[in-house]
Amino acid sequence: MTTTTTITADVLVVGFGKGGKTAAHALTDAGRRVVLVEQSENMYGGTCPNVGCVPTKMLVHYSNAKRLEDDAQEFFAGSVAGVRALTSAFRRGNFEALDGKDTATVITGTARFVDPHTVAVGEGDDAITVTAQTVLINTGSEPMVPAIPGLAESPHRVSSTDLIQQDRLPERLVVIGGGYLGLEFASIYRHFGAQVTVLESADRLLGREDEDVAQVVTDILQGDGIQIVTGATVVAVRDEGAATTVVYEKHGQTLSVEADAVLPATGRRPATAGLNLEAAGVHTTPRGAIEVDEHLRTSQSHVFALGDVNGGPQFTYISLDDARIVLDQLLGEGKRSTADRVAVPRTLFMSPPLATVGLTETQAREQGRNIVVSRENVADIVAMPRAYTVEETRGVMKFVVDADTDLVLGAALLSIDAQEIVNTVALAMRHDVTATELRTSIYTHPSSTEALNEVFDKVVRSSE
Ligand SMILES: Cc1cc2nc3c(=O)[nH]c(=O)nc-3n(C[C@H](O)[C@H](O)[C@H](O)COP(=O)(O)OP(=O)(O)OC[C@H]3O[C@@H](n4cnc5c(N)ncnc54)[C@H](O)[C@@H]3O)c2cc1C
Ligand SMILES: NC(=O)c1ccc[n+]([C@@H]2O[C@H](COP(=O)([O-])OP(=O)(O)OC[C@H]3O[C@@H](n4cnc5c(N)ncnc54)[C@H](O)[C@@H]3O)[C@@H](O)[C@H]2O)c1
Repeated sequence: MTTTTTITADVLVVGFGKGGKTAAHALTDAGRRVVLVEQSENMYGGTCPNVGCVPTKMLVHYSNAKRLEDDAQEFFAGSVAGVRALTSAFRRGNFEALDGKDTATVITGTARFVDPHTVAVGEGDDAITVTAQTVLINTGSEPMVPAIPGLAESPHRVSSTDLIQQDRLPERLVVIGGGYLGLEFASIYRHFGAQVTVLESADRLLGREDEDVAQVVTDILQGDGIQIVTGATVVAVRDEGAATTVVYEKHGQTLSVEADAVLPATGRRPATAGLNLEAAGVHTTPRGAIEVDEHLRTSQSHVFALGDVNGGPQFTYISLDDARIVLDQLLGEGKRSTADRVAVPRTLFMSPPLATVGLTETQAREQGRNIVVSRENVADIVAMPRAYTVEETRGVMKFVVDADTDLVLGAALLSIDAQEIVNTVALAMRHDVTATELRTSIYTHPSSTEALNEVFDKVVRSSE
């Protein structure tokens, strides 16, 4: 006979992502009994600190520190060890901070719904069921493997998680997909010394960004020695001995590139497959995300979905903001919603990083806005000697300003420190600080923010 342990809680959180853990802490502090179920002991804290943002940005840092005289394999192995030390410390911290609370429990195992209030974790004598009044689903996303013959079964196929955890630097890396993940990995692994090829199906990189900005991105990556092939249709992956051949078509020609590792970076899908959502009565969208309203309630009003799993933008700070919305429903006034999000910035951590916010020039023109566009190459920005002091003068800054109101509509900052500057610009956009105010403000020196003192004056185009 098998026995099942049954736990009753006020709140059940499925998945240890950013939104779920933030909500779990706040709800515990508010006196709720919280149980959080995480499927892997290697994932306390979720994707970001274990296999996402944190390790990859540490690898950006390490890869940029590599000197020509360093042995590539040795340097890479040392870097991976450094990343492991940090991620295991963060993982332990995440577990202890939550499980150490009197009214919070972390259970390690895969959760599967058995009814709208209950999940089962594990099987046989180890089985546990958790029942709660309120349920938060925060299971994140998982990589998609495109249907390319030979890819799924190739031993050379790696996920981003595999790549950052293996000690050996692949000599030849082929990345399928030139989005955020693909370009970050291309840049990191190139700087570590790998030969890198990016195969992107679209006609150019970063189709969402203005063409002039995407061109500077392409020039920098190619200047670093990355082969970039756009308009490429990958048709086959063929294993041959110790390596593999990636076959693609471009302009009617069949071409190929050899690789030791192939990274599909063609997007990530919401992780719902194992949840048995039918038993919970929780609906999904045609794209497989959990359907939510602007307060992140699912088709069951006591069940919320936070983070990548609800199909919103896949960024850690969006998952965090999802927690704010859910907490406002459960503990606050219930007013906060996804509709409140204005000027949400994003950063692609190539070197230097590309940070963007708001409208591109193309989007502003499509909307018929009366705009002024200012733009300057980083190397020419006299007010920003910081670029020269850290010997990274590549890139460009571009602003789109409403000619009638002087409000900033958007920015694309491809520059050292862009991931920081963009937050100031985004805050200005949210609070109607004008371009003139940004241009004439006092900033520390030498800093990258000082670029704002100059670039707004470098008008290259206007609507008239
Ligand atoms: C390589 C990489 C780099 C990235 N870099 C950045 C970056 O620089 N900046 C940024 O903002 N974003 C970045 N992202 C995106 C960011 O990591 C995600 O948007 C974010 O982590 C999503 O968080 P989440 O709260 O949705 O869930 P996650 O953090 O993904 O957590 C979900 C958790 O649920 C668990 N789980 C899944 N199913 C079950 C189940 N059935 N039962 C129990 N547990 C389950 C998983 O094991 C996981 O721990 C990156 C992503 C990747 C892959
Ligand atoms: N710095 C960050 O914030 C960061 C870093 C990494 C990942 N992420 C998140 O992770 C998510 C996943 O990233 P991603 O780069 O995998 O997805 P993505 O959707 O950003 O990019 C996918 C790219 O692959 C291309 N593509 C699709 N199918 C293809 C095919 N068959 N052959 C060749 N190219 C193909 C697309 O045109 C696109 O350029 C993103 O949504 C992003 O938000 C964020």
